Amino acid sequence: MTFVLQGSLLDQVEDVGLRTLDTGVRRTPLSHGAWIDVRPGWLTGADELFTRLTLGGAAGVDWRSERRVMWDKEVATPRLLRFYGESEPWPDPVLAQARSMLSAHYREELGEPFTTVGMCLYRDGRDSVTWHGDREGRASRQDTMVAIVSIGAPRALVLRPVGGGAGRTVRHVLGHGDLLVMGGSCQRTWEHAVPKTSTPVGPRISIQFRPHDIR
Ligand SMILES: O=C(O)CCC(=O)C(=O)O
Ligand SMILES: [Fe+2]
Repeated sequence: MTFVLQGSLLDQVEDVGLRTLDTGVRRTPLSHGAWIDVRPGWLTGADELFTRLTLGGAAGVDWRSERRVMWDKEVATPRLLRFYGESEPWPDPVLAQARSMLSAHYREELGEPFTTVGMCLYRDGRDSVTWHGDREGRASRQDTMVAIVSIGAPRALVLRPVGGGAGRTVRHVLGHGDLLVMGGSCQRTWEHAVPKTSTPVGPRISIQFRPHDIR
């Protein structure tokens, strides 16, 4: 699979790396003890990382299509996925650096390290994920954190309180190495989604870090 990415001029001269988390992180409290932190442009060289993760073959990621049953028919989930556990080799060294920096930054508040990395590839505006909370494992009953780094084409990540709540939807357009962390009760009391868009958009990769037994 090969994707051509329209990179920004600025990013073309940047190496893949991470900026500090000591500055630039802005927290927005939601309701019910949920919050989000946003750190724009945390990852540098986002276009280069995007290319590495979509190269295919041994150097890239073996992206997988999942299927689910919808209205009695089995259909492909509209995005490609790859989840890496704690003991598997990860496809790029910057991912382990990101995990370490996030674990250090949130150590006191989270009380445990981030351990896994999950990735989703949205090939174009038709790919999406519907409203959900990451509630598998302990996340159904405990506060936790899910940290998302977004690369490739900017896409909106939207959040709303469980059960809707007109006028309370929070929308963040993420792209180019932006970091968004969902914390507190966010996975239980709020839902999030990446809606489809009819605007022509290029591919996007979402990289999610989670603690052990959270998914
Ligand atoms: O695309 C994103 O950034 C969100 C993905 C997501 O919510 C999930 O895979 O659980
Ligand atoms: Fe999610």
